[in-house]
Amino acid sequence: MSNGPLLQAKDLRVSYGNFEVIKGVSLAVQPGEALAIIGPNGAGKTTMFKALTGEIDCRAGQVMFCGADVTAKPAHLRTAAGMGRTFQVSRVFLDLTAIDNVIVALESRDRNRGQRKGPWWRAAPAAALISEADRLLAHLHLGHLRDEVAATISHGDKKRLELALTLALEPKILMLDEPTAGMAPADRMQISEMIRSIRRDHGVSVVMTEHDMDVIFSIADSVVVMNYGEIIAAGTVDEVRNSQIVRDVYLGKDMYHAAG
Ligand SMILES: Nc1ncnc2c1ncn2[C@@H]1O[C@H](COP(=O)(O)OP(=O)(O)OP(=O)(O)O)[C@@H](O)[C@H]1O
Repeated sequence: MSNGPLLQAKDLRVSYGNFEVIKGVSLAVQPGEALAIIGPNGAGKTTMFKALTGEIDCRAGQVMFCGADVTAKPAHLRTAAGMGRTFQVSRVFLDLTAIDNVIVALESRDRNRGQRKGPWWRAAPAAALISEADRLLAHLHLGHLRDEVAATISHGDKKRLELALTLALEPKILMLDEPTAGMAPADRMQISEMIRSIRRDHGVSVVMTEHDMDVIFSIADSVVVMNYGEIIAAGTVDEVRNSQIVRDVYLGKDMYHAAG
């Protein structure tokens, strides 16, 4: 891997039909850095996120990941290259137990690495894989839900389980799309702490979109602020928090005080 940024967007442009939503955005995420993309509703955060992960095509510009040009690569190949992604609405296997969800993700990781041969419907996972899945569940405080079917667990626990599935792939970067969406305040703080500890323990980079300022300011090192498809401010958390333009356009007095 090169010494440059882990993930980089260069002059990215994305349109829905004739409507240009991302208007030449450039950003860079260094190894180990946590970057938050914020902005008012409709600013283009989710679209930018999807362009980075390969879920939508760019009209112009480049996405670089680990020093390679991945602009033309579909999402699953970016995932296999180390881009782990969670969704606003969690995408766990609802019919499977928590432990089986994680085992499926670990098997997928091994298959990506060419370590798992033969059919995917093998009768039983290896004992080592089960232990690894148990460790991951424990790491995310989900051990007590090991044998619960995912459909029956709470929204917050589903989001945590999705995080476990993403971590099972041993990503170099975690792409978190509103990781606390729909969560109660106590759950939000717990997942923020979890993401901080994942960064500490695994040195993984993070890109996140998020509306909750307390969550953003507790996780991110740097922040990019978007408005109408452009970056209107970028800098460290403190720089952005103290920026007048950001306060005027986005944070608003109440949110600013809530976060600060
Ligand atoms: N599939 C689509 N087709 C057409 N226009 C779209 C589509 N998805 C989003 N848009 C428009 O693109 C613009 C940016 O949307 P986007 O969802 O990226 O914003 P956002 O900053 O993530 O907003 P939010 O905070 O509400 O999630 C908005 O004007 C939105 O209406």
